[in-house]
Amino acid sequence: MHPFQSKINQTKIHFNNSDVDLGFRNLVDCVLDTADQAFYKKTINLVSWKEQNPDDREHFTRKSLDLLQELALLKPVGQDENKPLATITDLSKKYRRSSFEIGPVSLLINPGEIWGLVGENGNGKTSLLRVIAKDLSPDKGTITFSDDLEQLKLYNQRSHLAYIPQRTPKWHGSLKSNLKFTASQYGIFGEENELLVLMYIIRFGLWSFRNYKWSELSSGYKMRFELARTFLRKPKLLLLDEPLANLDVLAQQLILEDLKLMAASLSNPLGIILSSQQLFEVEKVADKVIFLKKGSPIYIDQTIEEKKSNGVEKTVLEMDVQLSKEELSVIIQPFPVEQIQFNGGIFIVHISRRSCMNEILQKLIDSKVQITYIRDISKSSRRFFIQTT
Ligand SMILES: Nc1ncnc2c1ncn2[C@@H]1O[C@H](COP(=O)(O)OP(=O)(O)OP(=O)(O)O)[C@@H](O)[C@H]1O
Repeated sequence: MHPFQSKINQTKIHFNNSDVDLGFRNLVDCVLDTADQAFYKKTINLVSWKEQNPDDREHFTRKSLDLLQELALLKPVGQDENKPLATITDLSKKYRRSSFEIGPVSLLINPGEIWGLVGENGNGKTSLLRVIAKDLSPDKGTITFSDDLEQLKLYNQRSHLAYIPQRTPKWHGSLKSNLKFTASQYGIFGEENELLVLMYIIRFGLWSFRNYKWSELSSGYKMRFELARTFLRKPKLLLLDEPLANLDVLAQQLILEDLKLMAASLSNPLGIILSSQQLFEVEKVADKVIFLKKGSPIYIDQTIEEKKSNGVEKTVLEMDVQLSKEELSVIIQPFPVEQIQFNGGIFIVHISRRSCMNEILQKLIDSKVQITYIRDISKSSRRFFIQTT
């Protein structure tokens, strides 16, 4: 089945399972994939209708499914190419003033791929993103982009290489007028400008805020605005520095889910590297993770880790249980425990046997231990954040 067709089918499933919100976000992605202004208008009319009839979910679902039906009749859209977007080889940078050095870093970034960049404060995440964004020049190493990007002049390359820093500057005027200005800077004028801007306003959940000013938006919506502004540039490689900072857990999950969906766009598949302290959330969406320690990378490829998992000899568990260290060690004493660490209010238990989370959990339940939280971090970059004793 063509990927466009399967995306439409997937969207239908969301609507039929009453997940109207996710269904609608997928529907907007399908419409953006078509780049068809007639469909942009239909989507905008649908959202205006919803604004007038906020409680009529059933009718909204029916109208959305009708629109999907129309999309299904279009010639399938999408690119078959799956060439790497960027090849980064042995990239390194040393700050003269502080002698802090990052690298050497080597990455192969494919379209549709999300890389999580994690590490403790001051370990080089921002610096690495800035070097990849060509905001800082490297001392050694190369970054080669796919042929179509390489042929562009530096200015145009930068427009496809989008970097959203941790602190974004204040803007004046309304959210919508700023987006219209950005679109015009990239050569989109007239009716297309209005329609495309409204489509991204819809896509990033900004419809009710379209006339708001910078000072009237919360941090989460400011980030959504930055994403809408960036996506208008049709980025090939999107670099995000701590996009989840200042967001509540729900907003973090929504943004990550949106990034995952947008990365897999059929008309403009892109690569994303995002730095974050939110390991758990990032690892759920990232295909690959780079952990930076004093500027040096440790790579974690989730797919390879998955395949390798049969060979993992150790289980590392993070748990919050109502026990002292001594009590815990007595209960899990039948297992080959290597070490129990007390780390920031929770226990980290190292067991020299693989995949024994379920057995340990059962043992804790049998011993009537009150468990607040337990997680297998054997394959997570979380294990690198543990203080070594
Ligand atoms: N312009 C600069 N000149 C000299 N040293 C710098 C410069 N910018 C950053 N550094 C140093 O490089 C190191 C890495 O900083 P960087 O901001 O890249 O880390 P980070 O992992 O993004 O940190 P955080 O999570 O706190 O944002 C720090 O020790 C910092 O002091």
